[in-house]
Amino acid sequence: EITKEQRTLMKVIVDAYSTHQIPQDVAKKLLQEQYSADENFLLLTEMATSQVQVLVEFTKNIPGFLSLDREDQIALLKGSAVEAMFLRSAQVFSRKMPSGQTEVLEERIRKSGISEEFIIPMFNFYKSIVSLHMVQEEQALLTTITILTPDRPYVKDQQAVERIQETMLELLRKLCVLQRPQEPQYFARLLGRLTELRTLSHYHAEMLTSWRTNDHKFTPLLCEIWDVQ
Ligand SMILES: CC(C)c1onc(-c2c(Cl)cccc2Cl)c1COc1ccc(-c2ccc3nc(C(=O)O)ccc3c2)cc1
Repeated sequence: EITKEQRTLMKVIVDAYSTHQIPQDVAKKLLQEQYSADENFLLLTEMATSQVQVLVEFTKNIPGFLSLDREDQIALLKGSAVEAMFLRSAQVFSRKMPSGQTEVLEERIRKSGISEEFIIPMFNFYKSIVSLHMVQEEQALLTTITILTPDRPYVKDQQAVERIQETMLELLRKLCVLQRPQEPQYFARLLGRLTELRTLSHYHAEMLTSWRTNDHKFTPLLCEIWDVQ
């Protein structure tokens, strides 16, 4: 059912996904520092900055990505960063970290100046991702499909992006059928999460505005990827 080249493609993507992770010394900071709204915001800013760097490295390993127009590569990264980080941070909640990083991350997100109206959908999303019990191949492919969304703002050659995304969608569809023969709707449920991610991405733009209104500073990398300041 899965062809040889699909198996190779799968291996490249999963290897890149598991190789490019937030460095443990950065992740461990979640456990060490104090708990104030400002401290939490600073830590989350550090996590996000590190995650963006990891995301850029991962994306460069997606077969076909580097052959896209350079400006389109940037447009895809900027357009998908928040969604990819929701998926990545959701894994922390799925993994139930032995060191209690899960509870700590949740606590810091809840107390970092994000208003309740965004916290509710955000943690509903996290719960919905955890309940899927995705395997690493599915997580890696879903992140890849999110990054390769053709209709991001400023993407010029959408066809070129669509072609690569279609390859990844076909591979994920086959994987879901093989992985969960008793759950024919599973592939559709995974894609449904991408729709939820778009909504969260819109909420996120408002989160940024409210943080900035309260004079919160971001790092140069986040300012660049989110077009703030
Ligand atoms: C700039 C900050 C305040 C911000 O703005 N919006 C979000 C934001 C929020 Cl608050 C939610 C979702 C998406 C975004 Cl961008 C954030 C914080 O973003 C995060 C990004 C990644 C992680 C993250 C990812 C992977 C991790 N892996 C481990 C590990 O041990 O493997 C440990 C910690 C991790 C933390 C945490 C927060």
